[in-house]
Amino acid sequence: MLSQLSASLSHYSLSSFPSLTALFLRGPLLSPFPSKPPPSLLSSTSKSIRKFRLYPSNPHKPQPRPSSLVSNSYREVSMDSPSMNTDLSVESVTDDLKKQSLGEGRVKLNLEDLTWDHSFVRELPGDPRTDTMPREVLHACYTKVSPSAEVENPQLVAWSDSVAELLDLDPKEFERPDFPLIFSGASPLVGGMPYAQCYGGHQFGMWAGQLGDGRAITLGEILNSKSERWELQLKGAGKTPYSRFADGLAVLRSSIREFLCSESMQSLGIPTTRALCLVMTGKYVSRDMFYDGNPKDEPGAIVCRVAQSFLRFGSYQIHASRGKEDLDIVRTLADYTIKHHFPHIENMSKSESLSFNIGEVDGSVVDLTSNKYAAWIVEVAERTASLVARWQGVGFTHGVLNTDNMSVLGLTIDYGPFGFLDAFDPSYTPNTTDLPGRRYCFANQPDIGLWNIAQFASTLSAAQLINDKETNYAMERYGTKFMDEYQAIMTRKLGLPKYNKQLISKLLNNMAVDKVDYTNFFRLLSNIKADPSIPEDELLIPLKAVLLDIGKERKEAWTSWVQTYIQELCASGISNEDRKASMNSVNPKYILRNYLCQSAIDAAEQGDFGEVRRLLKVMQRPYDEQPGLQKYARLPPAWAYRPGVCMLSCSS
Ligand SMILES: Nc1ncnc2c1ncn2[C@@H]1O[C@H](COP(=O)(O)OP(=O)(O)OP(=O)(O)O)[C@@H](O)[C@H]1O
Ligand SMILES: [Mg+2]
Repeated sequence: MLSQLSASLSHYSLSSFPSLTALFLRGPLLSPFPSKPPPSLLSSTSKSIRKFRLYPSNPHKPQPRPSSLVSNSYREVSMDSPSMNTDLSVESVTDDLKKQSLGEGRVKLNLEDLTWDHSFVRELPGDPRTDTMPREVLHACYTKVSPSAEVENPQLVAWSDSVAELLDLDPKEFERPDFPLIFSGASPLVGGMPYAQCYGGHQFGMWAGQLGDGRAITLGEILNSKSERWELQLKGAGKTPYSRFADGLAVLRSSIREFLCSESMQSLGIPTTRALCLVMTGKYVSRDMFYDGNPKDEPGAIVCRVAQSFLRFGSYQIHASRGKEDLDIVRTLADYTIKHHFPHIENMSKSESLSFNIGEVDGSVVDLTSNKYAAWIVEVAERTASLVARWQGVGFTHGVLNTDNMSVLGLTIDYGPFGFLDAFDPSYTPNTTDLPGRRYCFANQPDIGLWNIAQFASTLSAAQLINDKETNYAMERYGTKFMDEYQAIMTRKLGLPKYNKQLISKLLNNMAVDKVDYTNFFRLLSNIKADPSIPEDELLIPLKAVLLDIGKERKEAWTSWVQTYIQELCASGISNEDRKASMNSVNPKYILRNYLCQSAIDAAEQGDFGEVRRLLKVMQRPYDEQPGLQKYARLPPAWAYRPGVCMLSCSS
């Protein structure tokens, strides 16, 4: 099968994003890379086009009459219908979480007794200089630098017991008087060997050159008792050679958002970097949040992030962009990544663990067992697709999907101006910097994931690690995996026995027209009974809290949808109780709405950290009813629409 996805990539880049048009049409001219991107990535639009058309086309346009609306304004999902993946991995992730939280046989160590490893520093080329003068760092993956943020009586704002458990850290350590000093970087952590990583990236579709950890400093890797490797990183810990014109610091506002959201995502079952703790430095940092020339002093803060690795697509791109001399570094870094983070691929010939080792693209066979780099990029593509499908499922919009914010492990990374959908709006972007183009809006995330994979593939291709056929195959696997998972997620959200494109399309269209709250709608939907005898005027009662202020015509549209939905449920034969339990296990009751974050930030800025800690507890159980905490499931109040609450810039 020809790579229709790569054809579609060039198609939507031509139609959707002017900046991408430039990049693709003049690829070799604009390309940061020494060799041409693989021809497949530049292929013409003559091949059949597929695109992730999942949402109503333009809910902002004046809507036609409801009857025509349903049939006309919904764009068809034009991908082939994939086989249904009934073993939805969202469930398996939450099962894993439950097992972890039992905490059986837990090892509890002091900070001084953690087992450190420094494989990144040991195995990869480093910068001979250790000063923080802003500069191009060539032929190196990192620079050894120490945290340098100023502190004055730093305070522990919040912490995560479950991350401590990952590290085998005794939670009593959070109570140590010197804990805030250590995790603000003011006192060294025994065993650490700090460094900042060099990476580059495409920002808003254009190659931005060297970026790197401008304010994040890795302390090293901890090996836990299960032989897992966890990297610890302080974000906001001071300047590095990658800080460019900025201060290397982070403010309390953005740090609370990052801390709470990473832990919320984990509890939602979505792969993410984690957060061990959040410390307020006691110093102020100046930020011009609205770029209006009125900078404000905000409390400084540092989050200790934890992930198996913080490698990004841009970590490889930067070396490919520097020409022949550094192409070897792409290979060395890829070898390092596969060895430590994809060991099943390293041992591929010996194991049966790859389920996708033989594939077909453009009518010819791709054998992934013969090239570990091809097997690797296919897995990265699939992990990314699965990640984006899960974002779409809970209404998460990342906000800045540049290639420097794409984790090679398929984790959500960099919680900047993110936002969860309140009212359903496919064109929602939480990022003021992304207006009016809305490149990174909710509906574009699946396409952007593919675009980013194409850039990553282009890097591996430039280093001659993969060929065109393997590139095409990786991109095709992205598409198939995304659609498989997205369809499975939506099917579970509606409690259906199998995917029903028309029913889901009509629902999303109705939700966009009436600006229905995405989270609360799906939670309430599980109260609908599979009973065809319910009188027509009672059908919408379970949904009345989310179908606000809708007129007679819209009521009719919704009634008609609910009738069809009930017919589907009746045919499924699943009991109402079982369906409700299953739906509630994938439709969260509690999500980290921007206004909830803002309330916690406002209190914390006044010195009260209680709300941050309460919010963390609520968001750690998003699928549970949590009686007495209903207020955290409320729709946003009017004040939530003021600038800076639901719309944020990258400035943090
Ligand atoms: N205050 C700052 N000081 C120095 N560098 C910064 C600062 N804010 C952002 N940067 C750098 O600008 C680039 C893009 O920033 P972006 O907002 O994506 O990242 P970030 O939020 O700082 O970090 P991460 O991606 O690690 O979560 C990165 O190289 C980042 O390190
Ligand atoms: Mg970033």
